Amino acid sequence: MSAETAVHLAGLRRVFGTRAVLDGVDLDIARGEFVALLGASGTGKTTLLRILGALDRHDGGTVLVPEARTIVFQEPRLVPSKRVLANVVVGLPRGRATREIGLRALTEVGLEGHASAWPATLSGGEAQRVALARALVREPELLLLDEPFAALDALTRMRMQDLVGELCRVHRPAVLLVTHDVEEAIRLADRVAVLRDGNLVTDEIVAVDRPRDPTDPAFAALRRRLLADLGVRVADGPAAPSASPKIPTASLPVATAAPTPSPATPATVPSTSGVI
Ligand SMILES: Nc1ncnc2c1ncn2[C@@H]1O[C@H](COP(=O)(O)OP(=O)(O)OP(=O)(O)O)[C@@H](O)[C@H]1O
Repeated sequence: MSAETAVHLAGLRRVFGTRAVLDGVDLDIARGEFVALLGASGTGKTTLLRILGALDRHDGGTVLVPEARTIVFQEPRLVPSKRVLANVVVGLPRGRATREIGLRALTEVGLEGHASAWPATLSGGEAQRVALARALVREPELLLLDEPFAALDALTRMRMQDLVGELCRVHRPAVLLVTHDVEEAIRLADRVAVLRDGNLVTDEIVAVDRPRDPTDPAFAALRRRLLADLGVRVADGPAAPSASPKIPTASLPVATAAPTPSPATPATVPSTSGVI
């Protein structure tokens, strides 16, 4: 593994009962690289992320990850009995230096005025920003993001995406973002991967100029290609920008006991529709 590699997975397997949810996944993430992982519901994205976060074991293969890693989940998971600043620095040594880095992290996420607020008084987006500050204050070499914007309204989600993109450019952790949102993946990631039937069927660099605009033909083409890899056929025509195009989990092939739709008859969505 080179010094530039933050994460190295080779032949990763995770079996639940008789089903190999992850069946030989190979994935390297370089230091400072942002990788988005897409996949239909139940394909094992969270399982992979949990293994990287040492929250789950693996049954085969090699997993090399840095010690310094933090996770942001879909819900903020704040301690209700601790004020915002105490939540950010929870588990760190007490003292003035810790307080200062906590306050700096709150400033970075735009919540400098909320240090002594209680979690219950925060909006969903604010609480998620506290969770982000808590993750970044530890200066992780690997930041694991498990659908961190999924519970937010469309506008807050886009603001959070911009914030995360900005903070990741400053802090330069390696990032694995698990998401159902194809546009979110393209907007943020250096590389996108698609998990299907236990393996990565796509793993490619996002060759779209920043700032990324859904009306850019390269953006639209990649979006269409990723949707096809996810089993969603997009009708011909120009792609329109949208706030929140998401994979319709119910209509996608899922690697479970349920019958898998034939690749010859995937779900079709109009490319002009924002939300798919
Ligand atoms: N501890 C467990 N025991 C048994 N099965 C599990 C366990 N954890 C996950 N699974 C199964 O593994 C499969 C993959 O789950 P996982 O949560 O990783 O999928 P996912 O791609 O993240 O799905 P979603 O997008 O819906 O969150 C699912 O079928 C799930 O039921």
